[in-house]
Amino acid sequence: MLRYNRICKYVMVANAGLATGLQQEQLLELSLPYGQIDGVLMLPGKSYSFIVFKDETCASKAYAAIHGKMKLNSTDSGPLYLAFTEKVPEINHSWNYDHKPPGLILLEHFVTEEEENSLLNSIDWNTTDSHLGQSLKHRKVKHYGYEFRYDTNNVDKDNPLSEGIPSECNFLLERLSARNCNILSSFPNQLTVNHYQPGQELLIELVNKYKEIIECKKTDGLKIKEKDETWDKLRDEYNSNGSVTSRTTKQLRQFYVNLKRSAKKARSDERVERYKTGGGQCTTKVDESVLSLIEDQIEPNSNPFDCDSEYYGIPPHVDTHSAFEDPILSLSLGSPIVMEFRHKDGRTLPVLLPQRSLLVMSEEARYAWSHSITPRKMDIVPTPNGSLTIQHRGERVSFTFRCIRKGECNCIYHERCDSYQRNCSNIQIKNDALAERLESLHVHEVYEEIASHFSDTRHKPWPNVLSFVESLPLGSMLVDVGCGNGKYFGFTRGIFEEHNWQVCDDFKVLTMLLGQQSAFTKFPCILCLRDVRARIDHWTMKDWPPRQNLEVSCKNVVRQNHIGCDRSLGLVKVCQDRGFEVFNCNCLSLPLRSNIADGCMSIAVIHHLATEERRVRAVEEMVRILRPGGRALIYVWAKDQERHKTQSSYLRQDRKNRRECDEQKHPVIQDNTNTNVISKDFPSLPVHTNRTQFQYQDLLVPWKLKPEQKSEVESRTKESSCEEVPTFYRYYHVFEEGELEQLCQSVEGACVSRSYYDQGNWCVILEKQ
Ligand SMILES: O=C(O)CCC(=O)C(=O)O
Ligand SMILES: [Fe+2]
Repeated sequence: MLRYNRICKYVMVANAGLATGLQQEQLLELSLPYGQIDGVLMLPGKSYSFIVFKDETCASKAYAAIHGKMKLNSTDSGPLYLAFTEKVPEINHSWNYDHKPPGLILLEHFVTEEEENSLLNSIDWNTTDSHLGQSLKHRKVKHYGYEFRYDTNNVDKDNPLSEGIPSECNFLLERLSARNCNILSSFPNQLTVNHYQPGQELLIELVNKYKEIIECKKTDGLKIKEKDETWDKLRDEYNSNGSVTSRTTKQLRQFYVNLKRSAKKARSDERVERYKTGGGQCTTKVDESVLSLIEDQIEPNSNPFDCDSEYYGIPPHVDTHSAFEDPILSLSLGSPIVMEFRHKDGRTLPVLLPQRSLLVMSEEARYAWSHSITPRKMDIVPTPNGSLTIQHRGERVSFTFRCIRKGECNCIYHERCDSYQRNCSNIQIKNDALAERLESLHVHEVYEEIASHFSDTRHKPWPNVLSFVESLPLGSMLVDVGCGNGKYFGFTRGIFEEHNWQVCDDFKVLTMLLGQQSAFTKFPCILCLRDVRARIDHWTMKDWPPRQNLEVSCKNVVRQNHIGCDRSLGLVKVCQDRGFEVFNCNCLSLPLRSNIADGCMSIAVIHHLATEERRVRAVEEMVRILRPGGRALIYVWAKDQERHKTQSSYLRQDRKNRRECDEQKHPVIQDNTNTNVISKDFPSLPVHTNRTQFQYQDLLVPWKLKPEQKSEVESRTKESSCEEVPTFYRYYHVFEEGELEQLCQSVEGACVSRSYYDQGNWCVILEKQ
């Protein structure tokens, strides 16, 4: 980039950027006193940044005041250095408040102050909703009429709540009509009240309660002990409030120290009148309340932005189309806020929601734009004279009024319409050829790509599967269809290895003599594995003639009583390297004789088949190879990942991930806009957000490949990685309750002897008749 001594409206800050910990707000605070600015630009990983002033006069004023003189923080070693530049890379954030998404209406002064108070008082926060758990950060939520469930992103339409919408809201229709906005045909039957509370407000409230002890100047042993105990008590009270993230005493104490510093800095800044643009508040309610606690103390200034994670927000989402009608209304009470609207094409528009205003999201704004509140301490807002200023955030309460939709949505905004997506994905894979193509692209090819990483992440056998394996009588022949890396090998009870017997024509005789098997007919050589009569197409061959000649030890026999197969060559190789008897085949056509297995298992396999007909065929194949009386265990992924209020380990893993990842970058409630087009061939298949409840039955589940060879421990936590890594999409059909059982019952010659739910899976044990 060329640098000029000539004054330009673009100014580069040479020694402060994202890489040095600079925050957008700091850059604005720094430059706003010198005139209007059109934007700031901060590039990832860079230690410099840019400010775009409205004109050269503002830019030169800023240059004169800041360059070589002003420090960002008093603790910084040196001042900031600026330079004029002729242009800057494209601005990724401008505060364009002139445009709104089509269909968005903002009615300012919608309620009076008295009405605001009466609405706020109408909410009883003592009763909470059942499904919220820990998921909402710095946000308390209460539902009326119907509960909106953040795990399914939908409402339970058959179970209205006992509490209807408070009567304090009754004025709504009349008021809309008075404002010439007759947009509602009936009174909404669902209300969500969001209480956004910055963590610091709660902390200040609690410190205030224990102020006499916490701020006591005495430092004798007794006082220190009393302070420590008080902080522990305060911690318990803080953590018992449902809307904040749990903190340790140490974290809270540090948080308070930071707050004190930032409040003092705000005060000292105010004294030197750094803010000259007007419009915004310099000292927040929070700063004032902290200052009142520590009025007599002076400490050095520090970075006021280092308690970021305490800010509230709501991740980008489109309110689920199938859950609610158009429009959606949101009444803003308390602190004003900036809400961001985003279109899939990249357009982003901030909308300032003033206190007591009503936001109406209709048509395109309701269906095609996501809305969010970015977690931050302050917003950049327009002033009446057209410039920008900073506005600190305080406590905010919003009332979102919605009408529950009956039936499916039939909007024209398909990209974000769950009804449309669901409908499409059902239609699409009814055809067998397409199903084959889908499995080939989004199952077979993916497993070949991820085989080694997949294998690294599969170690621990699931206890109930293991019980099945171990329950088979001594010497039973078990076939593992879709055996992956063979994690269930080595648990069957056989005595072949011990005696170096071979499973061949003498097998039957031996086992019968030893009383290990009951009397039933098998061919002398029970398997066709690597059968010399069909070397090439052995796994497509089904009708095997009885064997005439058996070549013992000529690879037409097995030495183990547990054999497996998998569609992935990569995984077969992993098993073979471990010495397991495994071959490559498709589960729709097993290269095995009929009636040869005492046990059969298929763990997490048939949910990769794209039509019901194909899933039935896979079960039929298993039944075919089982001997009469033989049993098969089948596991598939359940659509419902929570049963009897207990989350599956798949969902629970998310909490662990969240602790490991930067929570700011990973919103804590689910983004239901995730119906992105990932597959060119299957554009309408929705993409699942890992570690969340399933919303569709047919979907693509991302697999993030581990970055270059990591240790085993690291790779097992692959989905918690925050790095950019190649992602593959596996097709799944997740099963509804009863679906697997019904499917198995439709297979002739077998009956379901047990059906159960196990850690997010539906499971069936079948017995061949
Ligand atoms: O707080 C708001 O104004 C919006 C809340 C919201 O978008 C929601 O609950 O879906
Ligand atoms: Fe919303």
